[in-house]
Amino acid sequence: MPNVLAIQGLTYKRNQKLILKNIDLTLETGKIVGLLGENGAGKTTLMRLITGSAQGSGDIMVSDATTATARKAHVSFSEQLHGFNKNVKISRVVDFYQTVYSDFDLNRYHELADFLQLNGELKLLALSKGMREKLIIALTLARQTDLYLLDEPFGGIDSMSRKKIISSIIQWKPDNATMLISDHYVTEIAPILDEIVVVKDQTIAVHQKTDTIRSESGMDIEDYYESLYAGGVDHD
Ligand SMILES: Nc1ncnc2c1ncn2[C@@H]1O[C@H](COP(=O)(O)OP(=O)(O)OP(=O)(O)O)[C@@H](O)[C@H]1O
Repeated sequence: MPNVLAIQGLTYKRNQKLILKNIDLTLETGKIVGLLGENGAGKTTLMRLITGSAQGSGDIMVSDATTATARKAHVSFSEQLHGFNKNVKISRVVDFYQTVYSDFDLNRYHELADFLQLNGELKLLALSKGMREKLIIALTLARQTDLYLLDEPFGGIDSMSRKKIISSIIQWKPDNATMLISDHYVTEIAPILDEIVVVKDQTIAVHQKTDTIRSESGMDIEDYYESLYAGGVDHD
């Protein structure tokens, strides 16, 4: 299997504080990969480094693109829409995406929007947290690209919709694309994951196939994940 992502020797500091160190990570094409780690572990930072929104030292290659500018064409990242005026309608945001991203597929967006029950006439300020997250998912997946980065996409979405979305992710992902999803609801997302990557102690502590974890440890993914932290916290 060819690689869609290859990271070598990536280190990132912010205000002299070491956030990530010596990250080596390769992801094959066609996989769904869970990015796990505690609050503040560096998951969002790692995604921002991959897209080129943050600059570290080391090498990052997405498909055959190495520079930050070239990588952007191959990565669809779940942007938080902070740059948009709150008075704009969803339909205007969609127009913007269509203008900026040549790989944005409008039909696909409308299919996703129907599935997620998004009304294009609503203004951003009228969206609940969950509706806003659904919009971000639709915009991110409507691009036809090699690598999708979904950063905690389901946090505010009600559990019924969340289950529906998670089970549909496989059908929305182009066959040759890879999707990296960070999420704290490990049990819910585990059934669709081919692999997990755990960020711990500023680096990648685990990168393993979920089937291998289940067969070798005899644990489900959430128990295995929690076992990585067992004994690491002092309880009074
Ligand atoms: N704007 C910022 N200014 C300074 N430090 C920051 C900023 N954003 C993040 N950090 C620091 O970078 C580190 C990694 O944060 P990051 O947001 O990548 O973690 P995360 O794993 O995505 O966490 P969460 O699960 O809470 O979203 C943390 O130590 C955090 O304090």
